[in-house]
Amino acid sequence: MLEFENFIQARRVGPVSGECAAGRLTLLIGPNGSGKSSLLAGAAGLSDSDGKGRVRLAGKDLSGYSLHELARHRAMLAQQAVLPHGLRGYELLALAAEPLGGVSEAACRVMAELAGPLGLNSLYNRQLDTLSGGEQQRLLIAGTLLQVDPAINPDARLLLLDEPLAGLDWHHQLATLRLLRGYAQRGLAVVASIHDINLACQYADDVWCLHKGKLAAFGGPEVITPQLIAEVFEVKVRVLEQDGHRIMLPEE
Ligand SMILES: Nc1ncnc2c1ncn2[C@@H]1O[C@H](COP(=O)(O)OP(=O)(O)OP(=O)(O)O)[C@@H](O)[C@H]1O
Repeated sequence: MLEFENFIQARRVGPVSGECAAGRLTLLIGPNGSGKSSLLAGAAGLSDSDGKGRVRLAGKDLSGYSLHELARHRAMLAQQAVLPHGLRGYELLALAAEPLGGVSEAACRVMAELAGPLGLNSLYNRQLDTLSGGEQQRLLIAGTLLQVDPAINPDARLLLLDEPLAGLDWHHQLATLRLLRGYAQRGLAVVASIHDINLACQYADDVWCLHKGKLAAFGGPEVITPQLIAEVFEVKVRVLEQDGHRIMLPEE
């Protein structure tokens, strides 16, 4: 669904080649500065590849999509999303629904479905600038999911999120990962960057581990090994096994 072919941005990332498949949750891991945001920006069509690199979505080069088409085919949550000033929570979601024809009955149903897991009901009437960081993030996640919800957007193909768990408490981190998995199961290619290695092991269908701009490893969660963590993150871990789950525990 989302294909990178020798994607390069000088001194940031690449060359990277690989495919993030439809129906799968791909989690990007890697140290600070390893290129995760740069890769996501390229996937969103927000930055071009240098040289002969290409990014294709549903078989078509991203440069061949108009801005309007891109807005319907993919949504992206940026790492440091800027909140429009002076709005209330429900107005942010109404803005997100605008390219899909506004706040239709179907859009309201999607918002109602997201409200439980993301804890939105108490946030709708609040001014955005009075919300805590995590509360703002939950609304921004909801707005991003709304844009590519298959119930209101049949053109949706790709959901991109740069550190969606940043600032979220544990309950909402898990709720967000379950939602992302659900959107993947509904046919989207879902790609998100994440810093929690254990959550990546637990929730990813596929993992891409970036190191100094290159793919150090990719595949199922089993590619995350103590050796990889030592090489890429310079952290020594030991592995605990519990009920079929692997937990990486940093050693003192
Ligand atoms: N606008 C820019 N101009 C020049 N270099 C940049 C720019 N943005 C990012 N970089 C550099 O590109 C590299 C990759 O940055 P990127 O933001 O993609 O990393 P990241 O893996 O998302 O990091 P983090 O986990 O800290 O968010 C870093 O070395 C960074 O300093």
